[in-house]
Amino acid sequence: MELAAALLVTTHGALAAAVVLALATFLYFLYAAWLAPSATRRRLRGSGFGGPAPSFPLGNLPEIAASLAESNGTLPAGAGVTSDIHGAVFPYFARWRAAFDKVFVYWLGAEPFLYVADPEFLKSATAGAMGRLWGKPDVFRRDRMPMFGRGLVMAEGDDWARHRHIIAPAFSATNLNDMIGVMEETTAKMLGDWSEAVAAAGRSAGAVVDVERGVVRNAAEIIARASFGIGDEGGARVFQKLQAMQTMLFRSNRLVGVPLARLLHLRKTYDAWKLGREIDALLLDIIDSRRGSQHDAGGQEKKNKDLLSLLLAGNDETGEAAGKKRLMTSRELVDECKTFFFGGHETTALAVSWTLLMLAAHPEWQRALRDELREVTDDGPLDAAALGKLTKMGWVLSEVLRLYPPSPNVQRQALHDVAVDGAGTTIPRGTNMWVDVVAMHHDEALWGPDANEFRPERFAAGAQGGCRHRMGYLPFGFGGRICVGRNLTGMEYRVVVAMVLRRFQLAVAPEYRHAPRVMLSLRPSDGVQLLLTPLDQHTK
Ligand code: HEM
Repeated sequence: MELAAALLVTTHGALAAAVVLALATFLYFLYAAWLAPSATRRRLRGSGFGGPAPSFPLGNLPEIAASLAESNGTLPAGAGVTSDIHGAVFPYFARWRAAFDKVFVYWLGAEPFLYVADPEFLKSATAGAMGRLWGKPDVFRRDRMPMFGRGLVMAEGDDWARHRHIIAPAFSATNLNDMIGVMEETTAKMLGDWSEAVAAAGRSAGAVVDVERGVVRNAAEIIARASFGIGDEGGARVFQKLQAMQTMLFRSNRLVGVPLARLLHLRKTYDAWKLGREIDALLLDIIDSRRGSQHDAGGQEKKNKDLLSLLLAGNDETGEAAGKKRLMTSRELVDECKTFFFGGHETTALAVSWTLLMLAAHPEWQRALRDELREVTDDGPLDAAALGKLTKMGWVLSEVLRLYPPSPNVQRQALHDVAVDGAGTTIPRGTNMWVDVVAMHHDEALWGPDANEFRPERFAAGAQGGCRHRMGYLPFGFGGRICVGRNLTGMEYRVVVAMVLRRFQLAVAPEYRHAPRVMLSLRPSDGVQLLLTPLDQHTK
């Protein structure tokens, strides 16, 4: 009897707890998904920002999904390899711009995003000391936690400053020069695979190869070796798991910004978390064993060439900086290794892939780069001095990053209310900003009537390519948070493109479908199929 009564009380207690929990969840959802965003929307409208009407809790996500489904990312039939791509990659922005111009508000779930494609507005809101009023959006920090952890891309405030201070010197020219050998070695492997594919096709006219696949694999290997070394078993396993994580996160289709939407993807969230723990444990092992072996038997610092060793050296408790700044913990170093991998390989691989496509479509530039390469290197080694003299190749890189920016947007979140100079308006604290880099890079008002044409020579006049506003060209972001790895990209790009150009003649294959698409980065939807002809079968 007593047992039954106790059970009844327990059951009632559990039921009451469940009802309270359900009610609390409902109230939270009501607040986060309707009340708070509706109040923010009123404030934004009061500040003069218009935009498409959202319907909470999804905001403008349904319209975005419908617009993408309708356009299917495909450029008009017969357009060939046109670089007039903004309407295809961001069809919803193209539509809203027609109605609301270059600054407006749209909603990802319950998160307000201030769309900006006006460099003057961007300057007024972020330039100089105002940069400190902005951080990285919380909504993406949560969403991308398995990739970047609290590494530099997502760090804030003092933590960010400390990490950047330690990390930036590791990317100095001298350190990067030591990585050329690794780049040559892995790229030679990729070219060997392509040569085999051509030989297997058995045709003197060459063979069709999806170059993007090899270029991405190559870049992943380069960044893994350059970041933490993958010569030993531990490194190779981290590399495999990082690649698995990349695939997993790509496949998941999350309702960004919708409160509690993660509950709909519990399995994926758990799998990513579990894989993340495995990666962290392996990296921690590598870091701990490196910490113990930074010096050789004679007490001299070992000549390790990867970024992790450089960070450990810069972080060395016996170093001169000790005591002046707080050092990086092993946990923080783990996040930085992951950040380099996820932030550094696909972006660079895309720059190379889009370049090979552009060179295939513009044989005159292929010839110009090959001539420059021969003049500068005399078919000799690709050392740092020679790479630095590849001026035209630098223009081509800049033009490709303009037309096909691998990071198609840059984001910020207002940490305080931001009074915008000149615009006479205030951006409320918590508002996210979405800078549409693709739109600015293709804007005729900034670049002239040939904005959508591939004309690398526009960069002959300077690093801004003749853009009419200095904040109109942002392939690596802006302000204090500008990409820390851009010099590494510049070097890797030159090595890989030079080696490809020495080995193959490139032409666009008939099966290539030009359908650039944004999946975090700006990617070709179905690879980059090129016709590769070995150069010894061609007039060099
Ligand atoms: C074509 C190649 C690349 C592109 C287009 C690119 C683009 C970007 C962009 C747009 C940002 C954000 C800047 C901002 O918020 O203003 C960024 C930040 C960053 N990138 Fe890159 N990146 C490239 C290569 C690399 C490489 C090779 C690495 C490292 C190995 C790297 C590491 C980072 C890191 C750590 C940050 C965060 C910097 C900070 O917040 O202080 N990136 N990159």
